[in-house]
Amino acid sequence: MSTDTATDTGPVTGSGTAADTAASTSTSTGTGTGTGTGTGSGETADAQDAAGARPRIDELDARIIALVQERRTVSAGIQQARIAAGGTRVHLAREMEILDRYRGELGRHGTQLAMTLLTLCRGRL
Ligand SMILES: O=C(O)C(=O)C[C@]1(C(=O)O)C=C[C@@H](O)C=C1
Repeated sequence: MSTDTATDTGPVTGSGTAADTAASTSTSTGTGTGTGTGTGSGETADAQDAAGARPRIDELDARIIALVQERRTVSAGIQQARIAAGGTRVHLAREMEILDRYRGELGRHGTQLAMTLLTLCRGRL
């Protein structure tokens, strides 16, 4: 079982270079998402692409999307079976378990991710 010890310091901390900072067009509003998170497309991003990081990200995103689609299919089957048995489409206690797991592993943004996944899988409440 996951714990609630996950921190929520954001994905990137202190890895920006001087050049990155200078080129940055960051729109940060001080929400604690870290430094060096400029949204520009400067040399640092190009260097990462050349090193193969972007293809790896694209590959991971494709897998995440495929997993979300698979999750939606499995979830639909569970919901249909529950409805056919006279139950409801939504099972709130189960959703609380899922929200807790994502929050425990990923912090408060994990909760947001889980809520989005649930919306994708069972529709809006
Ligand atoms: O686990 C279930 O019982 C499901 O129906 C799946 C699922 C989900 O997508 O995670 C979908 C709807 C329910 O409200 C809870 C969870």
